[in-house]
Amino acid sequence: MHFLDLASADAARARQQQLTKPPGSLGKLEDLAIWFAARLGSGTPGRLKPAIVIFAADHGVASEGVSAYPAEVTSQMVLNFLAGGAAINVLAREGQATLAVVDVGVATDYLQPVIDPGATTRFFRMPVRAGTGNLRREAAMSRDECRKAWHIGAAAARQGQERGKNLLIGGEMGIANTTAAAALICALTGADPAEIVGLGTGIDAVAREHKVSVVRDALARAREAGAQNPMDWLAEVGGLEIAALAGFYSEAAALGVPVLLDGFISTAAALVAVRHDSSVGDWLLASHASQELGHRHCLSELGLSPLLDFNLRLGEASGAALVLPLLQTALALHRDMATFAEAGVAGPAA
Ligand SMILES: Cc1cc2ncn([C@H]3O[C@H](COP(=O)(O)O)[C@@H](O)[C@H]3O)c2cc1C
Ligand SMILES: O=C(O)c1cccnc1
Repeated sequence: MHFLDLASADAARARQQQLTKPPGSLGKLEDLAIWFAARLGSGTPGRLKPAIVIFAADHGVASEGVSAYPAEVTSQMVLNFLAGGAAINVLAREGQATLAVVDVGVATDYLQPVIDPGATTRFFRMPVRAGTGNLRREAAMSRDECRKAWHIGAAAARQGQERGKNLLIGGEMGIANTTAAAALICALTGADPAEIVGLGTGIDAVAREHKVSVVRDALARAREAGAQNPMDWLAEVGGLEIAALAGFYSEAAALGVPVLLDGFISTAAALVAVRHDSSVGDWLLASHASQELGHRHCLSELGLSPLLDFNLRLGEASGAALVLPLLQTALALHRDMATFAEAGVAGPAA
């Protein structure tokens, strides 16, 4: 486990007091500079080098009619990521982040060649199984499959660090994964499904009632099956991409690399990682508050406050990528502004 560098945080806090502005006038931008100083081990951190890794997998529970879209959209969107046409491709480019996609369990065949020679998105195909089981009726996956997915995520975090990345962003693609994420949040926080289950890709109120009962049934079944600790719940009602994300976040924290969270599903995965090992929480930054009903509850259970509230409800790491320019700006202000002494500007009146 990695400790925060509190001396660097103190140096950054002191520098903020010296920059040519009333102390505190840059608000959360100041807090961000200090947050990164403690985690990047420098009083004046350089530019962030972000890597985005999207984990993709299918969900057996899609057969319950819990999503507004058919399960084939998972593999179709993977092809879209590789062709460069998804929201995250545009946002990653704007945020100057690298993008990789890892198939940890996509169930339907890819109907086109999967590698576009001109594409900048890297693709890793390592399915643990062809989608999860229907978590309403059976364990989503075995403990062994869950561990495999977790380790794939952990390996991705290690690769990010080896490539010199100093901010890791996990994204996901998996039709019906808001159902699994909601079930996990309920299991780990004791919240009622009616307060957590949301509209996902845009189901109507009737379908949402059904989704709530699917989650209730899943929780009762898993409890009956003996689920107790976070790993049990992850295998029983989670997803392969959610397990990979939880492993990705855990390993990032173990390596001392900060993590920027995305939306509802990624935050549910972070909750699993933190309940598994509470030290992971120190490395997490929340990008935004999703429109998905239970997201704020999950963030508050993690003690995190979101930077933006833009009514996003997409996933794919889109909300995280969106705040990258803001984070780079916070660090640039911290590095490049003149101090009172340098600029010959008088400090506050005594
Ligand atoms: C075209 C399309 C692109 C997406 N990109 C992310 N998601 C998001 O929606 C899915 C979760 O919502 P639900 O639980 O309602 O299925 C996930 O794949 C998530 O990443 C998408 C969904 C669609 C349809
Ligand atoms: O907040 C998210 O990540 C989200 C919400 C709805 C659907 N897909 C993702």
